Amino acid sequence: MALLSVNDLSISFGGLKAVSNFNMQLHKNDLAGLIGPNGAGKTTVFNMLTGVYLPTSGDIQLDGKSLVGLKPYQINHRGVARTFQNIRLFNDLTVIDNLKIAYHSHARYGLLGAICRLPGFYAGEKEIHEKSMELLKIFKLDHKYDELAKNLPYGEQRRLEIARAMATKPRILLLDEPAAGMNPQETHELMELIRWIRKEFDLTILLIEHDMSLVMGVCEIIYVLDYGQIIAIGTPDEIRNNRRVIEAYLGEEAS
Ligand SMILES: Nc1ncnc2c1ncn2[C@@H]1O[C@H](COP(=O)(O)OP(=O)(O)OP(=O)(O)O)[C@@H](O)[C@H]1O
Repeated sequence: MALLSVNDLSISFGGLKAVSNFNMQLHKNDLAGLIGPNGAGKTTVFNMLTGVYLPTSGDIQLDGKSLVGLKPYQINHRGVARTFQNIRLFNDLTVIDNLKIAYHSHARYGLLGAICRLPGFYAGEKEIHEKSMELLKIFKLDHKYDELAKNLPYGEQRRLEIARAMATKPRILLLDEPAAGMNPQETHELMELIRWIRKEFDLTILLIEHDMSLVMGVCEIIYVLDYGQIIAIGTPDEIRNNRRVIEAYLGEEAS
Protein backbone atom coordinates (compact mmCIF):
# COMPACT_ATOMS: atom_id res chain seq x y z
CA MET A 1 0.00 0.00 0.00
CA ALA A 2 1.16 3.53 -0.76
CA LEU A 3 2.27 5.60 2.22
CA LEU A 4 0.63 8.71 0.77
CA SER A 5 -2.23 8.33 -1.63
CA VAL A 6 -3.72 11.42 -3.25
CA ASN A 7 -6.89 10.86 -5.19
CA ASP A 8 -8.59 13.29 -7.58
CA LEU A 9 -7.59 16.30 -5.52
CA SER A 10 -9.01 19.60 -6.76
CA ILE A 11 -9.29 23.12 -5.48
CA SER A 12 -10.87 26.27 -6.86
CA PHE A 13 -10.35 29.86 -5.80
CA GLY A 14 -13.44 31.73 -6.96
CA GLY A 15 -13.64 30.92 -10.66
CA LEU A 16 -10.05 29.68 -10.91
CA LYS A 17 -9.51 25.94 -10.78
CA ALA A 18 -5.98 26.02 -9.38
CA VAL A 19 -5.56 22.22 -9.17
CA SER A 20 -7.68 19.66 -11.02
CA ASN A 21 -7.89 15.93 -10.33
CA PHE A 22 -4.40 15.60 -8.94
CA ASN A 23 -3.37 11.99 -8.28
CA MET A 24 -0.18 10.80 -6.63
CA GLN A 25 1.07 7.68 -4.89
CA LEU A 26 4.16 7.96 -2.73
CA HIS A 27 5.71 4.82 -1.27
CA LYS A 28 8.04 4.57 1.69
CA ASN A 29 11.47 5.93 0.79
CA ASP A 30 10.39 7.51 -2.48
CA LEU A 31 12.27 10.64 -3.50
CA ALA A 32 9.88 12.44 -5.83
CA GLY A 33 9.74 15.82 -7.53
CA LEU A 34 6.85 18.11 -8.37
CA ILE A 35 7.69 20.55 -11.14
CA GLY A 36 5.89 22.87 -13.53
CA PRO A 37 5.91 26.44 -14.81
CA ASN A 38 5.15 29.38 -12.51
CA GLY A 39 1.60 29.34 -11.23
CA ALA A 40 1.05 25.68 -12.23
CA GLY A 41 -0.34 24.81 -8.78
CA LYS A 42 2.64 23.17 -7.05
CA THR A 43 2.55 25.11 -3.77
CA THR A 44 -1.23 24.80 -3.75
CA VAL A 45 -0.78 21.00 -3.76
CA PHE A 46 1.59 21.31 -0.77
CA ASN A 47 -0.91 23.58 0.98
CA MET A 48 -3.62 20.95 0.57
CA LEU A 49 -1.32 18.12 1.69
CA THR A 50 -0.46 20.02 4.86
CA GLY A 51 -3.96 21.25 5.76
CA VAL A 52 -3.38 24.92 4.91
CA TYR A 53 -6.04 24.72 2.19
CA LEU A 54 -9.11 22.53 2.30
CA PRO A 55 -9.54 20.80 -1.06
CA THR A 56 -12.76 21.44 -2.94
CA SER A 57 -12.91 17.71 -3.69
CA GLY A 58 -10.78 14.58 -3.56
CA ASP A 59 -8.94 12.76 -0.81
CA ILE A 60 -5.47 12.55 0.74
CA GLN A 61 -4.66 9.40 2.69
CA LEU A 62 -1.66 8.67 4.84
CA ASP A 63 -1.41 4.98 5.64
CA GLY A 64 -5.01 4.57 4.52
CA LYS A 65 -6.37 7.32 6.80
CA SER A 66 -7.70 10.58 5.41
CA LEU A 67 -5.92 13.83 6.24
CA VAL A 68 -8.61 16.03 4.73
CA GLY A 69 -10.12 18.41 7.27
CA LEU A 70 -7.27 18.04 9.77
CA LYS A 71 -5.43 21.12 10.99
CA PRO A 72 -1.80 21.65 9.89
CA TYR A 73 -0.43 20.70 13.34
CA GLN A 74 -2.52 17.52 13.36
CA ILE A 75 -1.15 16.55 9.95
CA ASN A 76 2.34 17.28 11.24
CA HIS A 77 1.70 14.99 14.20
CA ARG A 78 0.65 12.27 11.76
CA GLY A 79 4.09 12.52 10.17
CA VAL A 80 4.05 15.13 7.39
CA ALA A 81 6.48 18.07 7.68
CA ARG A 82 7.31 20.82 5.23
CA THR A 83 9.50 23.78 4.43
CA PHE A 84 8.33 26.93 2.70
CA GLN A 85 9.17 28.71 -0.53
CA ASN A 86 9.90 31.86 1.48
CA ILE A 87 11.91 30.79 4.48
CA ARG A 88 9.84 30.97 7.67
CA LEU A 89 12.23 30.85 10.59
CA PHE A 90 11.86 32.61 13.92
CA ASN A 91 14.39 35.24 12.88
CA ASP A 92 14.97 36.77 16.30
CA LEU A 93 15.53 33.43 18.01
CA THR A 94 18.81 31.55 18.05
CA VAL A 95 19.49 28.65 15.72
CA ILE A 96 19.05 26.08 18.51
CA ASP A 97 15.84 27.69 19.80
CA ASN A 98 14.34 27.37 16.32
CA LEU A 99 14.82 23.61 16.66
CA LYS A 100 13.74 23.43 20.30
CA ILE A 101 10.38 24.95 19.41
CA ALA A 102 9.79 22.13 16.96
CA TYR A 103 10.79 19.51 19.55
CA HIS A 104 8.54 21.12 22.15
CA SER A 105 5.53 20.60 19.91
CA HIS A 106 6.13 16.87 20.48
CA ALA A 107 7.36 17.06 24.11
CA ARG A 108 6.04 14.48 26.54
CA TYR A 109 5.65 16.68 29.62
CA GLY A 110 2.52 18.82 29.78
CA LEU A 111 1.90 22.49 30.55
CA LEU A 112 1.54 21.73 34.26
CA GLY A 113 4.93 20.00 34.27
CA ALA A 114 6.49 23.04 32.62
CA ILE A 115 4.82 25.61 34.91
CA CYS A 116 5.53 23.69 38.10
CA ARG A 117 9.02 22.72 36.88
CA LEU A 118 8.39 19.06 37.73
CA PRO A 119 11.36 16.63 37.38
CA GLY A 120 9.99 15.41 34.04
CA PHE A 121 10.33 18.96 32.72
CA TYR A 122 14.08 19.15 33.42
CA ALA A 123 14.71 15.69 31.98
CA GLY A 124 12.65 16.63 28.92
CA GLU A 125 14.50 19.93 28.46
CA LYS A 126 17.90 18.22 28.66
CA GLU A 127 16.82 15.62 26.13
CA ILE A 128 15.49 18.31 23.76
CA HIS A 129 18.77 20.26 24.03
CA GLU A 130 20.83 17.16 23.25
CA LYS A 131 18.63 16.12 20.35
CA SER A 132 18.69 19.66 18.92
CA MET A 133 22.50 19.71 19.03
CA GLU A 134 22.64 16.29 17.33
CA LEU A 135 20.40 17.51 14.55
CA LEU A 136 22.43 20.72 14.17
CA LYS A 137 25.55 18.60 13.80
CA ILE A 138 23.95 16.59 10.99
CA PHE A 139 23.04 19.82 9.22
CA LYS A 140 26.50 21.30 9.91
CA LEU A 141 25.05 24.13 11.96
CA ASP A 142 26.20 23.09 15.43
CA HIS A 143 28.96 25.73 15.54
CA LYS A 144 26.28 28.39 14.98
CA TYR A 145 23.81 27.15 17.60
CA ASP A 146 23.90 30.43 19.50
CA GLU A 147 23.53 32.82 16.55
CA LEU A 148 20.29 34.53 15.67
CA ALA A 149 18.62 32.78 12.74
CA LYS A 150 18.41 36.05 10.82
CA ASN A 151 22.20 36.41 10.86
CA LEU A 152 22.83 33.12 9.03
CA PRO A 153 23.72 33.23 5.35
CA TYR A 154 20.83 32.28 3.08
CA GLY A 155 21.96 28.70 2.35
CA GLU A 156 22.30 28.00 6.08
CA GLN A 157 18.83 29.42 6.79
CA ARG A 158 17.45 26.94 4.25
CA ARG A 159 19.33 24.09 5.94
CA LEU A 160 18.01 25.20 9.34
CA GLU A 161 14.47 25.16 8.01
CA ILE A 162 14.91 21.57 6.84
CA ALA A 163 16.47 20.66 10.21
CA ARG A 164 13.47 22.19 11.99
CA ALA A 165 11.09 20.15 9.85
CA MET A 166 13.13 17.04 10.72
CA ALA A 167 12.80 17.79 14.44
CA THR A 168 9.10 16.93 14.16
CA LYS A 169 10.16 13.38 13.16
CA PRO A 170 8.31 13.24 9.86
CA ARG A 171 7.76 10.19 7.73
CA ILE A 172 7.14 12.44 4.74
CA LEU A 173 9.12 15.62 4.13
CA LEU A 174 7.79 18.20 1.68
CA LEU A 175 10.41 20.69 0.48
CA ASP A 176 9.17 23.79 -1.35
CA GLU A 177 12.00 25.10 -3.54
CA PRO A 178 14.81 24.12 -1.16
CA ALA A 179 17.52 25.38 -3.57
CA ALA A 180 15.95 28.79 -4.19
CA GLY A 181 18.60 31.48 -3.78
CA MET A 182 21.45 29.00 -3.41
CA ASN A 183 24.65 29.13 -5.44
CA PRO A 184 25.74 26.02 -7.44
CA GLN A 185 28.05 24.83 -4.66
CA GLU A 186 25.29 25.13 -2.02
CA THR A 187 22.83 23.40 -4.38
CA HIS A 188 25.27 20.53 -4.84
CA GLU A 189 25.67 20.17 -1.07
CA LEU A 190 21.90 20.30 -0.66
CA MET A 191 21.53 17.40 -3.10
CA GLU A 192 23.92 15.32 -1.03
CA LEU A 193 22.06 16.29 2.14
CA ILE A 194 18.65 15.33 0.69
CA ARG A 195 19.97 11.93 -0.40
CA TRP A 196 21.59 11.41 2.97
CA ILE A 197 18.59 12.32 5.16
CA ARG A 198 16.31 10.14 3.04
CA LYS A 199 18.58 7.16 3.76
CA GLU A 200 19.50 8.00 7.36
CA PHE A 201 15.94 8.79 8.52
CA ASP A 202 14.18 6.25 6.30
CA LEU A 203 12.24 9.16 4.86
CA THR A 204 9.90 9.78 1.96
CA ILE A 205 10.59 13.10 0.25
CA LEU A 206 8.57 15.17 -2.20
CA LEU A 207 10.17 18.37 -3.45
CA ILE A 208 9.11 21.31 -5.55
CA GLU A 209 12.00 22.85 -7.40
CA HIS A 210 12.75 25.06 -10.38
CA ASP A 211 16.45 24.13 -10.37
CA MET A 212 16.45 21.29 -12.89
CA SER A 213 19.96 20.13 -11.98
CA LEU A 214 18.67 19.37 -8.48
CA VAL A 215 15.38 17.79 -9.62
CA MET A 216 17.01 15.63 -12.27
CA GLY A 217 19.93 14.85 -9.97
CA VAL A 218 18.04 13.53 -6.94
CA CYS A 219 14.46 12.63 -7.87
CA GLU A 220 13.61 9.13 -9.01
CA ILE A 221 10.11 10.02 -10.10
CA ILE A 222 8.84 13.39 -11.26
CA TYR A 223 5.29 14.72 -11.49
CA VAL A 224 4.75 17.64 -13.87
CA LEU A 225 1.91 20.10 -13.38
CA ASP A 226 0.71 22.65 -15.89
CA TYR A 227 -2.34 24.86 -15.33
CA GLY A 228 -3.28 22.71 -12.32
CA GLN A 229 -3.22 19.41 -14.17
CA ILE A 230 -0.70 16.61 -14.26
CA ILE A 231 0.73 16.47 -17.77
CA ALA A 232 3.44 13.86 -17.16
CA ILE A 233 4.79 11.41 -14.59
CA GLY A 234 8.10 9.67 -15.11
CA THR A 235 11.78 9.21 -14.43
CA PRO A 236 14.12 12.18 -15.01
CA ASP A 237 15.04 10.80 -18.47
CA GLU A 238 11.40 10.34 -19.45
CA ILE A 239 10.50 13.84 -18.27
CA ARG A 240 13.48 15.45 -20.00
CA ASN A 241 12.31 14.05 -23.32
CA ASN A 242 8.57 14.48 -22.87
CA ARG A 243 7.10 16.70 -25.60
CA ARG A 244 4.25 18.09 -23.46
CA VAL A 245 6.68 19.03 -20.73
CA ILE A 246 9.05 20.73 -23.15
CA GLU A 247 6.13 22.65 -24.66
CA ALA A 248 4.85 23.74 -21.23
CA TYR A 249 8.27 25.13 -20.33
CA LEU A 250 8.80 26.69 -23.76
CA GLY A 251 5.42 28.39 -23.38
CA GLU A 252 6.61 29.83 -20.11
CA GLU A 253 9.81 31.15 -21.67
CA ALA A 254 7.86 32.76 -24.52
CA SER A 255 5.48 34.58 -22.18
N1 LIG B 1 -5.18 31.66 -1.70
C1 LIG B 1 -5.32 31.83 -3.01
N2 LIG B 1 -6.31 32.60 -3.51
C2 LIG B 1 -6.46 32.76 -4.85
N3 LIG B 1 -5.68 32.20 -5.77
C3 LIG B 1 -4.67 31.42 -5.34
C4 LIG B 1 -4.43 31.18 -3.95
N4 LIG B 1 -3.36 30.36 -3.81
C5 LIG B 1 -2.94 30.09 -5.08
N5 LIG B 1 -3.73 30.73 -5.98
C6 LIG B 1 -3.60 30.67 -7.44
O1 LIG B 1 -3.46 29.30 -7.81
C7 LIG B 1 -2.55 29.17 -8.90
C8 LIG B 1 -1.44 28.23 -8.53
O2 LIG B 1 -0.55 28.90 -7.62
P1 LIG B 1 0.68 28.16 -6.92
O3 LIG B 1 1.30 29.15 -6.02
O4 LIG B 1 0.25 26.88 -6.37
O5 LIG B 1 1.62 27.89 -8.19
P2 LIG B 1 3.11 27.33 -8.18
O6 LIG B 1 3.15 26.24 -9.21
O7 LIG B 1 3.55 26.97 -6.82
O8 LIG B 1 3.91 28.59 -8.72
P3 LIG B 1 5.42 29.10 -8.46
O9 LIG B 1 6.32 28.12 -9.15
O10 LIG B 1 5.44 30.43 -9.11
O11 LIG B 1 5.60 29.16 -6.98
C9 LIG B 1 -2.08 30.58 -9.25
O12 LIG B 1 -2.88 31.07 -10.30
C10 LIG B 1 -2.31 31.33 -7.97
O13 LIG B 1 -2.53 32.71 -8.22
